[in-house]
Amino acid sequence: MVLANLGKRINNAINSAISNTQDDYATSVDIMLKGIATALLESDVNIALVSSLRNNIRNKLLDTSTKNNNRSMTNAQTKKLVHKTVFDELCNLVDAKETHVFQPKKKKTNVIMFVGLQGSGKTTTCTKLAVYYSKRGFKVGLVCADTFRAGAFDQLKQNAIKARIPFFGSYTETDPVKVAAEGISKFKKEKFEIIIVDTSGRHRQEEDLFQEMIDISHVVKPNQTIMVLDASIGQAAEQQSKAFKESSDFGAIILTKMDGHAKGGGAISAVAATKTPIIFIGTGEHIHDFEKFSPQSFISKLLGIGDFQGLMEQFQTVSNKEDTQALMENISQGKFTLLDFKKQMQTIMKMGPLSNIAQMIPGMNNIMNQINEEDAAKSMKRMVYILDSMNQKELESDGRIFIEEPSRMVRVAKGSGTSVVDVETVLMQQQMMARMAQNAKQSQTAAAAASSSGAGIPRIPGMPNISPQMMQQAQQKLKQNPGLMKNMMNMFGGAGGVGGMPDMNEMMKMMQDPQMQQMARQFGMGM
Ligand SMILES: Nc1nc2c(ncn2[C@@H]2O[C@H](COP(=O)(O)OP(=O)(O)OP(=O)(O)O)[C@@H](O)[C@H]2O)c(=O)[nH]1
Repeated sequence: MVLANLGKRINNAINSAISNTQDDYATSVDIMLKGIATALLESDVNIALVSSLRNNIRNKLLDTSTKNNNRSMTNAQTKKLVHKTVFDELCNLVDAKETHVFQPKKKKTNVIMFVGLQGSGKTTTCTKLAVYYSKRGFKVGLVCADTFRAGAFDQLKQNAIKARIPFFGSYTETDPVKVAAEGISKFKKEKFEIIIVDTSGRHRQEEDLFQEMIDISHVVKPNQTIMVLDASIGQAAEQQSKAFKESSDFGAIILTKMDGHAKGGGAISAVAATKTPIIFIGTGEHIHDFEKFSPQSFISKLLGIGDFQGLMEQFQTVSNKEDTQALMENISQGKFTLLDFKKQMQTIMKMGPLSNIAQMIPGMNNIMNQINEEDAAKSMKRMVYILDSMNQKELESDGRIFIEEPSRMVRVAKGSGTSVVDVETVLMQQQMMARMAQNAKQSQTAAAAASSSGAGIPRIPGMPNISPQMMQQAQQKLKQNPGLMKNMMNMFGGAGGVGGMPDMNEMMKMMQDPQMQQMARQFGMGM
């Protein structure tokens, strides 16, 4: 992602300063700060911001060290302090500290207007935001007030149809103010709760377009104006944002194209310059490549610490409520069908590239670097092709139907353009999950019989009861043995699998691994 390299360089600077035992503390801090500052400047972060961040970190670290003069800190304490101080200051850099961020209200009309430069990703992002709110139960409509760019309405229409969001626009009306007014009035009458208005992209120099934006704003009276900012525009971001702020006074920013490899520091500086919070980031062209922004999550991912909150948000956005309920229902009965397996695969694939998911899981980023993302994605797609070639009866079965009639495997292999071995592999994986579901049910029944107290993580119907101690032990095991996690990732197509399929040897080894077995037992899923 944008800034991924920055995260690596900051981490290197921190780690080498901590392990440096030759210089005194203040010198080590200065060397580290030089490394961090160079990395930030080379990523286009504004020089004044870098200088203030550098001073803040230095003052905090040296102050604490002076206070602790009598009791010298252990290496572990120093490490923790340096990490925390750098983390907090980086969060401050992307945190506009705006306490009031607009939240749409149910059963009311909430109008959101988008502004931004040409090609920044406004139209795409309007649809992403519409899907985000629609998934959360709002009645959302899209209005295309971009009559400037030929094809803008068609683009919004296509996106909206794909995402099943009602839309409004005109092929004949050339006045965007009129189109915006009509769209708002239509959706208001139909009791839409969120109306998102897309406007045409402009450059700072285009006075007419700026005036048009102000005119639209007077008519639609937005509850929130969002500026869409392309994360890769570099230093120009700051000046552009200031110009927009003067005319449209936007209250929030969405950063797009965070999946690219360009420097993103300019966009971060724009946040500081306009004192406006970033509310979401766009991480790809697909509708679901959209993440809620929080300074802590963003910096956690940047530094490879992981972001479980983001992972759950993402899962909630892409997963289908009914499918999840049906899956839970099946698991509670100790079942896991091929259809459940297919839906799980589809949900994971909708969550975006595996590297995006990996960024949210502590320690996974390093593991992903060792795995070929393309192979893993191909392997997952192949599994879905195999599942797509099964008929409804087969999908709703527990998989034994294929063992009773092996000719079915041949048919599925032909239909999906794969081999019988590939089909067998998918079936074995589903069987493994089905066994876990059965064991989960048994352990749940046993746990319910044994105790009804148990202060643990709240029970999800159908899932085993996991106590905080179990969770801690499992996390400890994963930390002590990162190979376990790598093995799990290899199941999704690491090197050596049959025709790019998951490596069965690897999977069998993993199932025989005593630590893995113990961990699975702790989760009530004995292998
Ligand atoms: N990689 C990537 N591409 C994106 C993202 N958001 C938008 N795009 C792409 O950026 C291009 C421009 O996006 P649009 O939504 O048309 O931009 P716009 O701001 O509406 O453009 P104008 O109407 O000309 O102002 C399209 O090819 C989008 O697919 C993102 O988060 N990541």
